[in-house]
Amino acid sequence: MLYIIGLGLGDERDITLRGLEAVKKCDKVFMEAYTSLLSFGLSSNGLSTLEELYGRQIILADREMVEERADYILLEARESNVAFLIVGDPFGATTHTDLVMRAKKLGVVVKVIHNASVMNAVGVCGLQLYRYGETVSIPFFTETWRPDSFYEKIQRNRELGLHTLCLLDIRVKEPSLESLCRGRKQYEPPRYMTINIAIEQLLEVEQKYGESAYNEDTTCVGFSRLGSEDQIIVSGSMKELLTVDFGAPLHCLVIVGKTHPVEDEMLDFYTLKREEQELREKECLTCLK
Ligand SMILES: C[S@@+](CC[C@H](N)C(=O)[O-])C[C@H]1O[C@@H](n2cnc3c(N)ncnc32)[C@H](O)[C@@H]1O
Repeated sequence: MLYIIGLGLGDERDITLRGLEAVKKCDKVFMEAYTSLLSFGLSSNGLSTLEELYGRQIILADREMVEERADYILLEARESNVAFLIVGDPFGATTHTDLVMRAKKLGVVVKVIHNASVMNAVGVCGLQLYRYGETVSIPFFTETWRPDSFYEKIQRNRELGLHTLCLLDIRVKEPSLESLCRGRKQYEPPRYMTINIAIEQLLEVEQKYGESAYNEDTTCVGFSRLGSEDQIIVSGSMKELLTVDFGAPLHCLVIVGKTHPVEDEMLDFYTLKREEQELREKECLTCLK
């Protein structure tokens, strides 16, 4: 049996009781480590906390393992109980449907245990989940690779008055170009896109197309470490959010569409106030001096 178990967003205690019961009866426990991370799990110590609570050793499954050697996990699951842990909800990322399909084709019984996902946790700011359009992913731009298919999707959402959830790039276990040339894989340190970088890239693409899908005065909401004790949620224009330090990963951003008065009322609790904003701008100017 293959148990696919969502861990939720905060820390190891966010697993559901059903999830924990399943983990405890599994012979092998894998944890997916490339589409998200638990806020506390930045260091390897984070994993030990999981292992302590779950009473099981955890095998980290990176992208290579899940995409290229999934059969190893699936063959184990044909013979015994195997858990595959995913931060958030198993279906909060597009990649895991593939694992389920492959398991079903091999005749492995799959049981999914759901949990909270970033896809629903953003509801905390008051924007109705029913009023969202297509979610977009913002990849890190490089000198030579600046994909911007998200622009058209945001434009479509905004024409319909819908909010857009922007998920921000995570780069873990990326082989460095230099090491690829030398033929011996060495990995770059992990990188997690911040809200500030995402906004800079969004504005660059708007400038390129000039179709006014949004601009620096467009209202957005920035979220960091949603679901953990030190989460930050701030609403303001793109220009204003550029001055906010959202701290450690993970970050995501919502571009606000047309709002209902009830949404405005709730959003107001998270809105940067004018005095706060003036103070931030002054601090920024002092830093520049
Ligand atoms: C593939 S998605 C989400 C996957 C996860 N399975 C889930 O259901 O939440 C990963 C992206 O969601 C956003 N994200 C995930 N967890 C977050 C959190 N706790 N706070 C803010 N953003 C988060 C980040 O932009 C991250 O790059």
